[in-house]
Amino acid sequence: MTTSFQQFGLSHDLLKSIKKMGFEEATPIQAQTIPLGLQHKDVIGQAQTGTGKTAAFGIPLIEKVDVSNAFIQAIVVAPTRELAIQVSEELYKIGYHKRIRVLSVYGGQDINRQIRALKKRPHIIVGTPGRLIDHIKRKTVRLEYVQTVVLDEADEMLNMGFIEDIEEILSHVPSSRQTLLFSATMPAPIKAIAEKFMNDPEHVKIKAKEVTVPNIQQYYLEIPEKKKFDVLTRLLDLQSPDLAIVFGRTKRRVDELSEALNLRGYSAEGIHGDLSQARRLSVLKKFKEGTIDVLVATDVAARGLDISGVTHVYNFDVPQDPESYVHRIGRTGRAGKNGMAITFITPREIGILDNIEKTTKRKMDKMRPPTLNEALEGQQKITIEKIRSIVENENLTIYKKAAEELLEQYDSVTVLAAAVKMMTKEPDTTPVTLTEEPPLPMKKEKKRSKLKRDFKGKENKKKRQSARSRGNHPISAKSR
Ligand SMILES: Nc1ncnc2c1ncn2[C@@H]1O[C@H](COP(=O)(O)OP(=O)(O)OP(=O)(O)O)[C@@H](O)[C@H]1O
Ligand SMILES: [Mg+2]
Repeated sequence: MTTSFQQFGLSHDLLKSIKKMGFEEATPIQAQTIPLGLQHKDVIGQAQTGTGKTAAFGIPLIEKVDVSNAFIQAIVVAPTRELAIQVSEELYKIGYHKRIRVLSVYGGQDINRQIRALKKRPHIIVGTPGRLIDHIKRKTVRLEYVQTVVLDEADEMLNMGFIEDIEEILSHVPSSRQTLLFSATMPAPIKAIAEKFMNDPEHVKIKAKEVTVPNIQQYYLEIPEKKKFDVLTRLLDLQSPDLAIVFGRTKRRVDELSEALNLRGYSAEGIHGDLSQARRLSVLKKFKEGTIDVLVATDVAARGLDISGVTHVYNFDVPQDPESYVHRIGRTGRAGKNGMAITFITPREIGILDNIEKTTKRKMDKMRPPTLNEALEGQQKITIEKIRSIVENENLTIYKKAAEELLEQYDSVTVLAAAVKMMTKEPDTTPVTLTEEPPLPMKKEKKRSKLKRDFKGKENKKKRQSARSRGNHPISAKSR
């Protein structure tokens, strides 16, 4: 059964924007939560990655905004800066014909610039928790007319590291507010926390056999740590992804991996929480435009980012918890497209694999590492495709004389083989060294939250709470 957007009784302006965005029918999570959102109900919405949760909260949010009212009427909180920007862009598109003013506020951007933008009286603010609190304290953001609060990636936001921030933000919003929580994952303990500050929430969970979308092929490769990098490059050669994301365990890992990939002739750049915000944004922009083919990232890029054209996700280091796995691989296979996810597992990490599969309710297929020859064949295939396309589409007249001359001296197969060789990226075995990053021990729920606090603390609360967030867990605080 399909649901058209007309069925929700939305205003003409919204329908016009939705049409312009190319949405023809509502996705299942949209079909179920838009009516609830419009009725001012609290909702916990859980649906697989890439299935349109942003518009599921964005559409009712924008429908309800009164444009003639110059107060902030809704806030959306997101765990990372890039996600806050992306969500605000999607809301801007949905609100385009209604002339909704949306502003994103996040750490790493000049606060005075944000204060100036706030003076233009946005209707909706999208922000990261730390920066939102900064603005609340400075009274540059006032929340007394807010009707709706959205926590995107709610489970991440309600993880121990963020909960105090979220509580603080909510304490400035009228208690008559509507609270909307969305994520692809919602572990039970976190859901319990969530319910405490919601008002009789409706739980909308899209019935699906698996937590991950079926259109992502999922593989794992069991290999020793030291062989991982060679196998990664062989896979890149064999599979020649349009755009690929390689997830690494730590910031140092990401730096070393992107450097090593460049050394072997791939165009890769890294993104993690220690880079300047300008740099983070420029790397992401280059990746979206296809100027670089491989984005190497920590979990800072695991949640919510919607980059079309990502065909492959490689978990160079196995994710620490099943939720992180779900979100990382969900960067591909979005909006019905196909994708492939490959997870590297060292022999001592096999237990983590079982744990992931238990949560996703799906077995990964075992993949054999490709040989050098297979990698070369993969690259040759690309060359042959290029040649085919040139033969069929381009005018070669001015090259024919040279070809004829060559053919007087050598046989055609040899000449062509030389041309194919020249155009083919051969597997490169330039030695590279990566510092070993031992996996963190498997953690129980509580400890895990604590670790995340340090990680996120570093990402978002660096200045405000550095003393507190550094003390707890040296491994993750230092290295992610
Ligand atoms: N009804 C629709 N029809 C077609 N495309 C849609 C529709 N709704 C959303 N999309 C597109 O699908 C893509 C994924 O949407 P979105 O980022 O909201 O997914 P998500 O469910 O929030 O995923 P994640 O769990 O990774 O955050 C976006 O490019 C979005 O524009
Ligand atoms: Mg999302």
